[in-house]
Amino acid sequence: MDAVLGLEDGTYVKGTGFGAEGTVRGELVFTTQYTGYEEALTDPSYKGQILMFTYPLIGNYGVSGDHFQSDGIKAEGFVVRELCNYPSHHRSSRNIVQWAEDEGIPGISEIDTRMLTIKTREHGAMRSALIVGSDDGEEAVELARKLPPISELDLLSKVTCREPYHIKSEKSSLNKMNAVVIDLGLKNNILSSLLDRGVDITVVPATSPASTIESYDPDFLFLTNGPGDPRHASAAINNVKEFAGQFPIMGICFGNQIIGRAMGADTYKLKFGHRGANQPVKDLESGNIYITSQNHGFAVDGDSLDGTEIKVTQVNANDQTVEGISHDYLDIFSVQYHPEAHAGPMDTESLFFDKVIRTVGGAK
Ligand SMILES: NC(=O)CC[C@H](N)C(=O)O
Repeated sequence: MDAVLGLEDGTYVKGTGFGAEGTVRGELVFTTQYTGYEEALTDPSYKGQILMFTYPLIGNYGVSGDHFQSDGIKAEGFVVRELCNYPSHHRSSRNIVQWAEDEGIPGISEIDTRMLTIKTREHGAMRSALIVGSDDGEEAVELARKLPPISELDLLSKVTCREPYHIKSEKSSLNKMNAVVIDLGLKNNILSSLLDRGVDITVVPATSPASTIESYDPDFLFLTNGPGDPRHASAAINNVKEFAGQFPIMGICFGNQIIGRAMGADTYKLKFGHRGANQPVKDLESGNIYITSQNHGFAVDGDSLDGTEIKVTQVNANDQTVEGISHDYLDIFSVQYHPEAHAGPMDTESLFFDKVIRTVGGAK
């Protein structure tokens, strides 16, 4: 099948289409992870983005569904150098092409992902359009240029839950806790990491007012990952302001950015972001470096923290951007990377989630 990917700078690349026929648009971003395509494609943080894998062969272990981070593919479309049509894994039930077809998601393969990645690094992440079923490059470029920048899109309403729901932990715990998790497009593994530690969870929609959260009488509040610009998450930002000092508040990725903004910091857009499974993070207190899984295009502005009551706890060892913050005296802390991993190294899973449990246990 014909397919073409067009970028806002006028570049277009023709390739082989797969998955659904049709047109999708989004910010073209690249991830360097070489496994974890199931987890990445189902991560709701990729809503509004077309995901390109730099690793040249994708799909070699098939699709099992065991590690989905939501109910299906959330990236608008995806871009790979080479697809594996004959996967080999005992848990695989279909190949990645069937998966894209089943979910109605367009993809393009047999294109020069290395060139596109270099372009993205030089220019910054660009708006793009992927057309499967046509090779009209000029049209793809035109469509890419008409797409508003990701910062202007309301993506949250597309990924958050509609109604609150409860999940009881099956783990017995001496110190039973219950959390309200604000669903900004949550990855399932954030829930599993809390459930595994005996936390009962109430998940609430992104726009929930403070009164809803209060009605569940939580021991702590947790803010998840999510798509787009954190400036759009005004209800969540207000909730952090409202409950700061009342009970502990923690967050991951989008949650980190929201906590930062609620505490008076600024956030800004990175040139092309951090997406991959081997991003080095330095803990400023211990000096330790952790290898982390990441997927973000925005960050907390470290220079905007003067005069606030939060400090930087961790930085990215590649570019020194903020990877973790904590409040000077309240039980509020968060990280920009993904300790719940999936996919990715497990270095920080216990460090982060055990700290959450210790902190809440101490605060109770
Ligand atoms: N994974 C996330 O939570 C991403 C947060 C935000 N949308 C960003 O791109 O920075």
